Amino acid sequence: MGTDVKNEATAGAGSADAGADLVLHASELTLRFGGLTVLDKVDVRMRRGEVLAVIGPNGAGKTSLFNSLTGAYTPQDGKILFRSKDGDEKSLLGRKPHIVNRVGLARTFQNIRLFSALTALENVKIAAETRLKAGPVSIMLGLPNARKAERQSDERAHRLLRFVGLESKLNEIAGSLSYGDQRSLEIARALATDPQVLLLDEPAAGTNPTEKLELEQLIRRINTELGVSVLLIEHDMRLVMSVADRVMVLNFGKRIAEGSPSEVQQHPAVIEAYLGASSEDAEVVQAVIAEQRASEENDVAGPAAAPAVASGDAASSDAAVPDEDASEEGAPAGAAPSGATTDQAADGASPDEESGK
Ligand SMILES: Nc1ncnc2c1ncn2[C@@H]1O[C@H](COP(=O)(O)OP(=O)(O)OP(=O)(O)O)[C@@H](O)[C@H]1O
Repeated sequence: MGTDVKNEATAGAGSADAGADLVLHASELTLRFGGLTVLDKVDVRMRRGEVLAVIGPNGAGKTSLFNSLTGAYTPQDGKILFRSKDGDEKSLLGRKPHIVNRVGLARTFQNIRLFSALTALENVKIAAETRLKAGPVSIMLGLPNARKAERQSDERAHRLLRFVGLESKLNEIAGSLSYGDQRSLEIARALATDPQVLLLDEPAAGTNPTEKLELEQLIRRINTELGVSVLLIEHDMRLVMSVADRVMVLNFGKRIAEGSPSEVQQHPAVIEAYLGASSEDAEVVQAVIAEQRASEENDVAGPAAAPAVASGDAASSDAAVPDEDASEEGAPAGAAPSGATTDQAADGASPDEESGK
């Protein structure tokens, strides 16, 4: 397919128009490791209040994009602008992760990074305390403002644990929680830093079907009830298609498509990227497309619908959706940081310096 995918890809109704209220605007981000160009002039235009998903085959550059937006990586070229609710604009390029977090971005990681020996409550309180007004001296001396701040962070942590459905487990040791609960805890911890944008890196990885449904609802509630914009990397296409307002697609470090979920999943360049990758992702895309077309045909023609309109493309596949639980995610408890700092807690977790995953 030799089409000009970039023009075609960004022309859809789902692309962020120039007049939109952008909370995050990255332009022409270029990241290289030696001779390898991991991000190639990537633009991200995220509207305030939206759920924007980033999808793409393995190695497409999704996590590198997150790492670049949150300060773990410094791209060689490009701009990253964050606009706060009051219209204040800040450049994030080259800022340290804890500064980016203070500005208003929090993230979770593909490999869960909790303080696994601490309780769920302590994990969230540590992050909430990074937002305290009281300085270290007042805390050490137990001055009234420090006690007030401590009470506030405790209340905030309780509130957030209730919000993510972990109120009955707040005194449990993080490392002993189920995988899904650890993911929820990581989200609560990121939210404790009061972000305007929450970046979730494969939050559904390793979760079971029930946990996936709960996650779907949680992402919606974070977006609608807390008013937090969500940038989501996810391989689970059902989750993406169900929660995302818009989807951008990366392949080999380039943005190849952007639009509403329905625009993107029928985009030739997207189908080609996934099919070309010959990974389990291709099967997921095929299955989702086939399922959607079948349901559209049923809507139009009822149960006795005519044969599929699709010719011999991906839509005709009856490929089963693979079990994503067998992903590359490691054992959750083992991923806990040993020397994690408060700054790392402020980022929402403690990153692996090498991969940021
Ligand atoms: N610190 C690094 N040093 C060298 N190469 C890197 C580094 N981080 C990422 N890369 C390379 O950048 C490319 C994109 O990787 P990245 O992890 O961003 O992809 P991804 O889309 O998140 O993949 P996945 O879906 O498998 O998580 C890969 O070729 C990877 O090996």
